Amino acid sequence: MVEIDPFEMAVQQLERAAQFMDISEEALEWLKKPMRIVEVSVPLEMDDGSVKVFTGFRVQHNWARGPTKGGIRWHPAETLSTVKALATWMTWKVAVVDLPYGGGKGGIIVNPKELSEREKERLARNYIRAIYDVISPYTDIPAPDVYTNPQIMAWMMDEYEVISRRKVPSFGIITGKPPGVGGIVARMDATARGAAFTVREAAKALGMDLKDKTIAIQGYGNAGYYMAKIMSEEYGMKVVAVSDSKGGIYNPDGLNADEILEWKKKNGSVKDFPGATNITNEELLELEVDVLAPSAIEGVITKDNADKIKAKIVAELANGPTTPEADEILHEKGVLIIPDFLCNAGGVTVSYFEWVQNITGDYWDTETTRAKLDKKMTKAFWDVYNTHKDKNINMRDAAYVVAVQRVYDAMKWRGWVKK
Ligand SMILES: NC(=O)C1=CN([C@@H]2O[C@H](COP(=O)(O)OP(=O)(O)OC[C@H]3O[C@@H](n4cnc5c(N)ncnc54)[C@H](O)[C@@H]3O)[C@@H](O)[C@H]2O)C=CC1
Ligand SMILES: O=C(O)CCC(=O)C(=O)O
Repeated sequence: MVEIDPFEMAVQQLERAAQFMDISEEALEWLKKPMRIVEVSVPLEMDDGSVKVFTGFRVQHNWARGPTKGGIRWHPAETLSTVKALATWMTWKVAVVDLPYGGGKGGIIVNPKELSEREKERLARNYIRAIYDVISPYTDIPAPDVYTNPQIMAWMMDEYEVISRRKVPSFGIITGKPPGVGGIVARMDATARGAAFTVREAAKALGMDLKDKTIAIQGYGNAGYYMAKIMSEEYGMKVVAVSDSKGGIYNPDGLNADEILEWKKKNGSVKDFPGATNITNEELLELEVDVLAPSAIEGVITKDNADKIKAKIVAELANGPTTPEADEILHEKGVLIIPDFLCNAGGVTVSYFEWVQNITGDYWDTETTRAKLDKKMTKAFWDVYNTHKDKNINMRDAAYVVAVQRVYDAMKWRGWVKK
C-alpha cells in the first residue's frame, strides 16, 4: 500500500526528473501546483428518501498544451491528494503521447458498490451540476476511471446537455461514452491495447519473443481484464495469475481471460476459480514471470517488496503503482519499467480520438482507430526509451523528461514563464 502521500510522490518524481533537464526554477515551481482545484458537495437523494452529501473534486493541473483531460473516480478511499497527483500525472501522460491537452482528474469519495443503479444515476447527474462551471468540451473533458463506466459517462453527458440546452458539440464534454451516444467502440479496451503496444516494443528492445512468455496481472477491471485477453489471444502469452481487491489466482499452465470474467461476474471475485490456486495480491507481485502488469491501484510496489519482483518487464497499467524508492531498486535490478503515464496512455489517446470525432462529426471505424493508437503508443515508447538510453537514466525519469519538456515549451510559447 501507499507509503507516501500520492501528491508528494508526484512532486518528488517531477523534482527528480528536473535534475536531468534544463528547466527554470519558476517553471518547476509552477508545475508542482495544480492550476485549479475545485471541491464540491454532491447531495444525493437515496432510494429511501433520505439525503446524503458526498465530497467531490475536480483538479485541473496544467492547461498550457490544451484543455484539461482526465477521468473521474468513485472510490471510498478517494482523497484530494490522490486526485491532485492523478491530475498531475495526466499532464505528463497527455504530453508523452503528444495530445493537445493538459491534465485533469476528478473524484467522489463514495463506495458505488453500496448504491443502487438509480442512486448512481442521480449521483452522476448531481456531480455534473456541481462542477458544470469548470468543465466544457473546450476547457476540461472528463472520462471514466476507477469504478466509473460508460453508463455513468452517458448520464453525465446527458445532464450536461440538459443544463446547456445544446446537442453539438456537447457529446465532446465527456469521453468513454457508450457507442451510439457519441462513444467509440475502441475505448473499452484502449488502455490495455495501448499498454500491449508498449509491452510489444519493450520486448523488442530487450530482444524478447512474447510468445509463450508469462504474465501476471494485478486488478481485473477494465485495464486488467482486457490486458489478460489481449496478451493471451493476440500475443500468445500465458496469463498465469490475476487478482482483484479480494485476492488472486495462479495457474502455471495459463488462465482463460473470458472464463475468469464470467466467474468474477457470478461470484464477485476471481478467487476460487476452478483449477487455480488462490494467492494473495502480494504473492502475485513476486511471482517468477516475464511481465508483471500492476493494473489496480497506486503504491503496491514499495521498498519492502521491490527486491522480490522477478519480472523482466513491469508494465504499469495502474496509475502510480511504484513508489520512488521502489523505482530505484527495480532499476538497479535491471527491470525494464514501462512507467504508468506512458504504459496506460492508450485510454486517454482513444478518448482524444472520441473527442475529435464528437466535435468534428466525422466517425472512423475501429481498425482505423487502433492503427492510430498503435502509431501514437509506439512513437511515445521509443521517445522515452531513446531518452532513457541517451541520457542513461531510468525509464520513469526519461518519460518525465520527454513530457515535462513539452509542457515547459508550451508555457514558454504562451509567455507564462520567461525562462
Ligand atoms: N480504465 C482506463 O481507461 C484507465 C485506467 N487506468 C488505471 O488503471 C487502474 C485500474 O483502472 P480500471 O481497470 O479502469 O478500474 P476498474 O474499476 O475497472 O477495476 C479496478 C480493479 O482493481 C481491483 N482492485 C481494487 N483494489 C485493489 C487492491 N487493493 N488490490 C488488488 N486489486 C484491487 C478491483 O477489484 C478491480 O478488479 C487504475 O489505477 C486506473 O487509474 C489508467 C488509465 C486509463
Ligand atoms: O480517457 C481519459 O480521458 C482519461 C483516462 C484517465 O483518467 C487516465 O488515463 O488516467
